[in-house]
Amino acid sequence: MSSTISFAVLTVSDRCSNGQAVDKSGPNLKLLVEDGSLIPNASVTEMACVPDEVADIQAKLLAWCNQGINVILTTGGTGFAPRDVTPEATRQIILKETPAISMAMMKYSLEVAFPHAMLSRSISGIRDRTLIINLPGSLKGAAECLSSISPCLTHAVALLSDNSLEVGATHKLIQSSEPQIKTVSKPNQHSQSGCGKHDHHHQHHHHHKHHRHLHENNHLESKVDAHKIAERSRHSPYPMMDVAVAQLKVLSAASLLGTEKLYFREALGQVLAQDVYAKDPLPPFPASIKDGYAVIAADGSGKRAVLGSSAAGQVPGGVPLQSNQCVRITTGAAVPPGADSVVQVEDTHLVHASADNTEELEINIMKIPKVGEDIRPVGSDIQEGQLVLASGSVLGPAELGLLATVGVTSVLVYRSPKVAVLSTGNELQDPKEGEPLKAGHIRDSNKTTLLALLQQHGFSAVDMGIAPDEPQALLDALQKSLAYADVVVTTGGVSMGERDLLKNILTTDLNATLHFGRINMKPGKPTTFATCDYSGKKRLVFGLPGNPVSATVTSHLFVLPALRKICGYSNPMPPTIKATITEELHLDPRPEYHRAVLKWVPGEAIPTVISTGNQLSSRLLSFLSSNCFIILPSSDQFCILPAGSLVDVVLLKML
Ligand SMILES: Nc1nc2c(c(=O)[nH]1)N[C@H]1C(S)=C(S)[C@@H](COP(=O)(O)OP(=O)(O)OC[C@H]3O[C@@H](n4cnc5c(N)ncnc54)[C@H](O)[C@@H]3O)O[C@H]1N2
Ligand code: MOO
Ligand SMILES: [Mg+2]
Repeated sequence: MSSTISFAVLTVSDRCSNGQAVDKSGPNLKLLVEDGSLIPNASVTEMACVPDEVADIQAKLLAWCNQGINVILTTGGTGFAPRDVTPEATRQIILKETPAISMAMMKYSLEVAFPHAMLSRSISGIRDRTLIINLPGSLKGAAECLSSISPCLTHAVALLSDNSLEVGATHKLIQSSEPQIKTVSKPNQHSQSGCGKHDHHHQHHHHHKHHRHLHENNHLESKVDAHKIAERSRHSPYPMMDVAVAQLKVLSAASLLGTEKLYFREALGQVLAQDVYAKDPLPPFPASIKDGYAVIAADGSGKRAVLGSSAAGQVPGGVPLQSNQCVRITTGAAVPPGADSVVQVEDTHLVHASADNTEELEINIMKIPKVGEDIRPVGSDIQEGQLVLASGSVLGPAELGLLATVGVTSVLVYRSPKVAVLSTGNELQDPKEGEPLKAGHIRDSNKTTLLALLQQHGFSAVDMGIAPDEPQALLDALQKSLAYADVVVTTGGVSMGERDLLKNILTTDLNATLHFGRINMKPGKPTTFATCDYSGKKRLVFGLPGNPVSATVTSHLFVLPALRKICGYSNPMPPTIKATITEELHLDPRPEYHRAVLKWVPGEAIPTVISTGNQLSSRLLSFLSSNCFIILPSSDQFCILPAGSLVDVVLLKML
């Protein structure tokens, strides 16, 4: 167990190898392997990226086997696309198959990524003393598959190496260890936070219990009887809640899910869970701000002998500059020893050049140089040891650039929630090109809108399909969603109809706590929010109204803020500003979130907002080109708000 296990990571991808795409999975696997919590004492000694060509793949595999690498991980090329040939290439290299390793990965994948996981053709096997394992191409899939089989790897390598001492020790280890499913996390993270991709870990930590529980749950029979129509209540039992109160309830239920370590390029939009300090100063050497000449200021203006040059990327050395000498210098290059000022080339004349014009021999400085002019001293941008990013910072493009600057490529961030989106309704059919509508049906648009909205705001969500308005089927679909996701978003079935079953199923069958079931807003009145415990894990459920506009508006106002809060955003609400309306607007008894276009007319002090027209909750067209909601106050008398009135506006894109 003391010797290091050597890994090689082979990314198989046409696009990554020809530069059209950046390889994310390979670097993430390296991070995972070397993180130490999955596989102790492991290091990735070889990494490569090849196109989806059998010969290229095999050349690498063979070279690494001959080199005596313990474990080769491939990522990519395992699917159904015509160019996917990684398993075929691998099959000819391995001498023994290791089907149980492949099966363990598949078993896990089928649970968490059904039905897509059925399209994986990964294999694994042994050549000489090397274990070769095909992993999927996606960062997440590859990381999860590796995590799922990691508990056997140390022992497997010990057996392959025929090291009897280590075999004994690692055998004990394999017996006592639980599978850890995660993407990337810190070795001691579980004790701090409970989870970090680690609800997976959690899931498997209570492996047997979890499966028994799931099994029981799968046979959970709905107690909701949808046939007793006459028993339905004729008034909603749910108190009408103000939007602000409902938002507070959602935010207070949305709590952090722990942390995970990510490759920095994968962390856009995530919130840092650590402070980041600069290990070295920037610039690390006195650097020129201009293209010109490094001089001694005390020499004043006048002629200088040009000694040579200092270009970016070079380290100037040698004898310090003497009086009346100068060195040609480029922007960003190190100022040579002895020089204390830079004169830009525009402030100089050429006096002598070499006969072939390849060297400047003497120049005339036309402007009196000042000490320190056009020089960035060491550490003037960033000092050594300076805190560059504090825990809680949202990682945007500049933050990622700063991480690159200070050489921190693996960052601890708050874990993003897993989200499931489920449409409900007997009338819904999936949109398919050329497929006509069945009688009484409409196409499901909500799922597409919501998945896109979540994606646009940096959250990945899975499509859980369409559940019919039947108690058992709806319960089954909810359970499947709850088994996977931290946050479940459903649309439809939350109002007063005889087939609006969601609230009842949540409370009766799933023992959920309903925090609200009605909000004083238009659209979105029947919006429902519940929390429940599912297999020991806290789940958030948003039951959004079925009307497409209502579902989208309430996603902006409740779902996205909750997801941001879970991710560690200190300010998860969308920004609100003031604007004036250009035309009169009718007021509703409910406060209205009116879709509009915000424009800043040049010369105007504040922006104007223009309604997108007919605001019916079914009319998704009212969202087209909108970038904000006007918050219209409620009015019992159906008043009119005159043109030019000042209104509050919710911006739909985080600024
Ligand atoms: N008696 C009452 N009826 C209704 C009330 C009320 O207070 N009392 N509230 C109305 C309001 S407000 C809304 S909003 C809707 C909400 O309805 P549900 O959440 O129960 O949703 P459904 O009844 O399932 O569907 C409503 C509407 O939306 C269409 N829909 C549903 N899902 C989708 C989808 N995925 N893609 C596209 N369109 C979808 C569905 O066909 C209906 O037309 O209730 C009012 N009724
Ligand atoms: O509240 Mo509903 O969302 O008006 O249509
Ligand atoms: Mg309904």
